[in-house]
Amino acid sequence: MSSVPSAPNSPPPEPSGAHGRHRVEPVLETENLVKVYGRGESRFDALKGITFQIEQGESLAIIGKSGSGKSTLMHLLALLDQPTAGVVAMHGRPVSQLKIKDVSGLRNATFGFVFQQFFLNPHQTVLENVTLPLKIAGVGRSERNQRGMEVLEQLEMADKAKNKATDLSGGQKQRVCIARALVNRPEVIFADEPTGNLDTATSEVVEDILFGLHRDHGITLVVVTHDDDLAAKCQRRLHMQDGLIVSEDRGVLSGTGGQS
Ligand SMILES: Nc1ncnc2c1ncn2[C@@H]1O[C@H](COP(=O)(O)OP(=O)(O)OP(=O)(O)O)[C@@H](O)[C@H]1O
Repeated sequence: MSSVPSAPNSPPPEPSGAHGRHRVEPVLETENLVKVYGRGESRFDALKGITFQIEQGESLAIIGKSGSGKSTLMHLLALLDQPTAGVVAMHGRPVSQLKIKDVSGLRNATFGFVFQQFFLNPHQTVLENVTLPLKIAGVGRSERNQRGMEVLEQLEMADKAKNKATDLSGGQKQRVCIARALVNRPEVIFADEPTGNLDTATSEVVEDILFGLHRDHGITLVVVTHDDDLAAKCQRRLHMQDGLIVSEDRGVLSGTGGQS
């Protein structure tokens, strides 16, 4: 875990943290973001006008009851889906100005994803799963494998590189997902219930890895979670209700993961 590369395109994190004395540049921001699913009688307004910023290098939890719109918001921020109205901007540039091909390239180069359900390909080895983002980016096989092995070593999973991805424990699978999220040296990691399928002890290991990457390498961490303990370790919490951000609070509330 000592040599995880920091994001190549981003400046080092501010020493005072994302909410310290200095104003930190937003990596992502939204303006009046609206998402409507369906139409007519089945119309559902999942996001009703969300305006906020994610600062470079911060750790942010998006919390709220089931159905409040957390995952919808994360999918729009991560450029996995398009809003019905409103703006998502990255480094100040509205994403809607980009071509679809460029959006997927940007997503692959800038973001890493860690999901509760792992989404590992059962027919591929651990190393093949980890290096998929590099394959998508057109990186050649030998560099792919070298970088894949580097991140697996950092996550103490190198000895499992040739295993099928299914032949692992839950915690090991999530470490493979984190390795896959890291292999492109992302600026932002989006984690949707990253510990939802894990027991308490394994959850702590995974949280330590995620917050270590955030703290030591300046990676911006955006976590969607129902887990109050995990949310408390983030520097900022956005509370969602019925498609709106109804409040936010700042400061690490417990644990050793983030910076207060
Ligand atoms: N593809 C879809 N079509 C129709 N409605 C959808 C779709 N995706 C989500 N919704 C609805 O939008 C609302 C917000 O869903 P979302 O998944 O963002 O909530 P959430 O806060 O992440 O919930 P959970 O904590 O249960 O994952 C829910 O009422 C959901 O049923």
